[in-house]
Amino acid sequence: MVPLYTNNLHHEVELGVVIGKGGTSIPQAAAMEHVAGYALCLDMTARDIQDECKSKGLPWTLAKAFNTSCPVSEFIPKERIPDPGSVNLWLKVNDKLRQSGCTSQMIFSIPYLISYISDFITLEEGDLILTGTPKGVSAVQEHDELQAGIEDVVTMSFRVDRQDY
Ligand SMILES: O=C([O-])CC(=O)C(=O)O
Ligand SMILES: [Mg+2]
Repeated sequence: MVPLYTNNLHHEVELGVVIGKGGTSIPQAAAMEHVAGYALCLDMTARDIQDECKSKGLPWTLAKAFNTSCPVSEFIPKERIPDPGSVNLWLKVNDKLRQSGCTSQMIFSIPYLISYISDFITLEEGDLILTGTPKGVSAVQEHDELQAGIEDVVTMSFRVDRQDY
């Protein structure tokens, strides 16, 4: 759903990491023991609002945490993705490929992210960490059909609606 206050809503396809065992200050070497599985996620982002917040040094809450801002796939058990550092993600808008990338291109590894985040915020069972998006983000419009996938693992599709309340 496109919030009324944005004119530039972008898709960001991302691998989500589902935490199975909580912890604080988790060392990188133990980080994968805290993972229960994965999910395919869309970090829908109101880019115009985010840019405005960035320029004012404000938090991005309204850009990234509006109702329906984060569609999430079914839960994918850890065993189904033995190497999360090397999976291909893709996203199509109206059947046109917009994003395609491999998690090997990520700047920070999953163990690094878990360790870093848990130094500041205690992770709990069920927490979902979005790991960042590959290149190709672009704007969506009402009625667009989004289809996304993790190659050989899962696909999901959504239709973009406009907020009407
Ligand atoms: O929106 C941003 O600036 C960053 C972001 O979520 C991503 O790279 O996935
Ligand atoms: Mg993102």
